[in-house]
Amino acid sequence: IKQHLPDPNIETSKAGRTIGVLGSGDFARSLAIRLVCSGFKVVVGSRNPRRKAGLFPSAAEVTLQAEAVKKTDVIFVAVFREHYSTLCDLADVLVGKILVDVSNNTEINHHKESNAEYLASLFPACTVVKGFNVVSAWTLQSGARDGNKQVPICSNNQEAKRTVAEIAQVMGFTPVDMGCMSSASEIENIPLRLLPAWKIPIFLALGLFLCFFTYNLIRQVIHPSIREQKNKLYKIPIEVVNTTLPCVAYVMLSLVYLPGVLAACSQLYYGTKYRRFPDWLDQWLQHRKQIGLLSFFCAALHAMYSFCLPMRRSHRYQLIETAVKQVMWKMNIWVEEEVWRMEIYISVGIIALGLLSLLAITSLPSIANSLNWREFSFIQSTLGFIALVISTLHTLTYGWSRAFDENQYKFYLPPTYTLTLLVPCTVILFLSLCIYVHTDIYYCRIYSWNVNSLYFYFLYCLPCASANVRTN
Ligand SMILES: Cc1cc2nc3c(=O)[nH]c(=O)nc-3n(C[C@H](O)[C@H](O)[C@H](O)COP(=O)(O)OP(=O)(O)OC[C@H]3O[C@@H](n4cnc5c(N)ncnc54)[C@H](O)[C@@H]3O)c2cc1C
Ligand SMILES: NC(=O)C1=CN([C@@H]2O[C@H](COP(=O)(O)OP(=O)(O)OC[C@H]3O[C@@H](n4cnc5c(N)ncnc54)[C@H](OP(=O)(O)O)[C@@H]3O)[C@@H](O)[C@H]2O)C=CC1
Ligand code: HEM
Ligand SMILES: [Cu+2]
Ligand SMILES: [Fe+3]
Repeated sequence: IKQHLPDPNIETSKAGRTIGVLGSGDFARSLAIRLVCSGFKVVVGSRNPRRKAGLFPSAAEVTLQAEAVKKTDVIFVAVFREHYSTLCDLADVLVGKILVDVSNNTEINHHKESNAEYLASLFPACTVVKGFNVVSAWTLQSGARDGNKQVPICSNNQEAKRTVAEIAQVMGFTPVDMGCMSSASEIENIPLRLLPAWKIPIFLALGLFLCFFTYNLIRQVIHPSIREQKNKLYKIPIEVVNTTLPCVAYVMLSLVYLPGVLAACSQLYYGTKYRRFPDWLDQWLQHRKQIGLLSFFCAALHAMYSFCLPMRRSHRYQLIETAVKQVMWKMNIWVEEEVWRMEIYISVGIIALGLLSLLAITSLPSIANSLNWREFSFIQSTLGFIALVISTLHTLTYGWSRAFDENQYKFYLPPTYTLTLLVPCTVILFLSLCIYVHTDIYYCRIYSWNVNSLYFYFLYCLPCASANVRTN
């Protein structure tokens, strides 16, 4: 067990107080361990103290429920909602105490009232505080990590809420005040939501993957089997996937920068920044981080698949085949143009992936927090846009002149990369226009003040306009 050092800003007298825990299950045990490590005295109330005592650290006292409750003012109720009513015998000894409801449900809005409100209705002489349900027994034992340090807390009693918040802080968590008891059901729903911000981006990625996969399957596997009676099924696991993944990565990357363009257009069209964006655009703007990270994930997979292309047995056969051709028919297989094309597009691809890695790294909370506003937006906005441009160069040099080659059209279907270029090129074109018009931010500001016309301001200063959107 990692020794947790209490925050030096908090008086040690708070850390020295006695805390009660009702229940002896997983959560109660982890809670007791963490409280002991944080310098609290702990009394555990169990229906079977003698049998359960061995499971707790020796510093914690394990006794009967009523005995435990008498010794303390703050009691964590680590019991399931279904068993709250069995605690009613303790009502007399619980008068005036703070009860912390840590419970979770199995479904969103399973009961009419939240567990905490139910507990409060059973014990009207107690003050109930909702909290700690978002941390798992495991987190309690192993120490809070960056992402899950926050503990939302709510109660109708300010004093009780402050007491519990202080305990949370000493334990190494960051309490978040969620207001009064009516927020309890919201807090209880938090652990039940699985990756809320990721749902739409993940479906988007899967949808794009499916579309491109089908398209590539038709071009690379079904076409040769129908037209030339050749079995190319072996291409599915690597070649088809490695044509699909980069397309998903590339299109998703452009979808990160497209909503900014649409937002700017909407402001131009309505001639004002004091107008809400439509809901879908708002949602889209808020999901850019997840879309970007998924794009990076696909691009990284694409790079790994690409590194492994020469590793395959099928590739070795092709090498031998061309070698034999070279010997038998004295064919020269060195094509200068092809050589240069590949050297360039791989090099450019690596640079694009490098830039995307930088974006991905800066989206880690600890790194984002160490950057100031300007630095973060330079990396996310400017370098991200450059990554999009370089990815486009990678795709264009990979494609080279093959978009104009008749043999590349299988069943009249153009090569996949030509389709993917559509959205990114539109975004790049528009953003380049913005950058061209907006050469100097200070020039822009002064200019628009002099002209003093909203229309001019929006026409000549898109980035300023969107910067205003950001701050508003
Ligand atoms: C791997 C990866 C990780 C990401 N991580 C995060 C993250 O952690 N957090 C996050 O919020 N987003 C993240 N994103 C998403 C994305 O990088 C940001 O949302 C980014 O700020 C979007 O930039 P933007 O310029 O389109 O939007 P905004 O900065 O909102 O600007 C919108 C509009 O302003 C104008 N504009 C802005 N800057 C310029 C400029 N320099 N020159 C000219 N015009 C400009 C353009 O008209 C643009 O359309 C990530 C993306 C990727 C690929
Ligand atoms: N496990 C986790 O990771 C998390 C749990 N929680 C919440 O913590 C609470 C406890 O969870 P957990 O510790 O996992 O559950 P367990 O089943 O492991 O423990 C429940 C404990 O409740 C006590 N209890 C009191 N009265 C009764 C009764 N009438 N019938 C049965 N048991 C009773 C028992 O202790 P004894 O026999 O000593 O009286 C038992 O050990 C739940 O409300 C849960 O939602 C919240 C967040 C995370
Ligand atoms: C280390 C980095 C990278 C390497 C080594 C690499 C390598 C390759 C290779 C070898 C191909 C050809 C695949 C084939 O023969 O079927 C390719 C195609 C492609 N790459 Fe990359 N790449 C990298 C990064 C990226 C990034 C960051 C993107 C964009 C986000 C990207 C987008 C594409 C696209 C769109 C294609 C065309 C796919 C098609 O239509 O066939 N690549 N890349
Ligand atoms: Cu400007
Ligand atoms: Fe301006």
